[in-house]
Amino acid sequence: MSAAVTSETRARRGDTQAEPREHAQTPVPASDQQSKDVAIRLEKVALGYDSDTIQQGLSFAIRRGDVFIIMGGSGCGKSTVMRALTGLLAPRQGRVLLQDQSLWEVSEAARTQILRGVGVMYQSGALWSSMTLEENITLPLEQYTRLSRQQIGELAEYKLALVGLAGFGGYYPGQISGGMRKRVGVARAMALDPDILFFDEPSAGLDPLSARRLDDLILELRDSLGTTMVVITHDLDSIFLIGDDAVFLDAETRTMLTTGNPKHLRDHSEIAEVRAFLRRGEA
Ligand SMILES: Nc1ncnc2c1ncn2[C@@H]1O[C@H](COP(=O)(O)OP(=O)(O)OP(=O)(O)O)[C@@H](O)[C@H]1O
Repeated sequence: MSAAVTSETRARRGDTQAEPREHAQTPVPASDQQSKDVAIRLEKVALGYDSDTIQQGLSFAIRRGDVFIIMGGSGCGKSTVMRALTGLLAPRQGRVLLQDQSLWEVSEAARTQILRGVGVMYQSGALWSSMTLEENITLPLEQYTRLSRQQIGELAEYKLALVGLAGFGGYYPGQISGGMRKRVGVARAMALDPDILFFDEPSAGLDPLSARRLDDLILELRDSLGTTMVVITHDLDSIFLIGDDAVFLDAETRTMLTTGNPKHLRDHSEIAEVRAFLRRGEA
């Protein structure tokens, strides 16, 4: 290979100026911080725990209304990135902008306010087993809004209907299937009408049909509500079905290797690791 610095080599060494991209569509401009099209932007972000740097040189943007996939092999730092984007882990370097506001350069009160616009669905669904499905959804509404009990009840019913579970409000988590529990997790994450929804391995532990239904739900919600969806997943079927855009994180170099539409990366990436990942090992 020639000594010419390609976007890939820049990406490998964490040169964030390069904004490595293999988009099939118009990339989001790196410097346009006011862009109305951008929901989340990372600028030269480094993340770690104690003396360990897990990822560095992360610079990418997530378009408003996209389903954006965070992908890469086990232990590369996907959940760590999600923690930084959801207010749980401050970066060691760089900036995280949510809706043009720098999450980690504002007061805690301002950060809490910004994070009100964010919903998170955790792997397990993280429901309270001793509460009905309706109570699980009304909890954040009671905590964070001044709505009346009746309004809250109606909203909870509406959210359950949105995820295809109208009429199930009185059930307990133990009485429904794993797939349904995940849908309730989505309804709860959406309780406060977030602009951005995060999903940590949404299809983990689900049979293929339930996983497909959850994917369809993610797309339906994106299309009907315009919510920006950020999804961590290993599931290739899901990545190709729902992903508008993606970032590929590498555990070895501890940085992003590329960004772009997953199908486009599968078919056209110049990076062997990315092709191998997206083609189940066939580079
Ligand atoms: N709280 C923590 N303290 C110290 N190290 C941590 C912590 N959480 C994660 N790590 C380490 O950070 C690295 C990245 O972990 P992370 O969970 O972000 O990766 P991941 O890509 O989401 O993994 P997986 O695909 O296996 O879920 C791992 O080496 C992990 O051991």
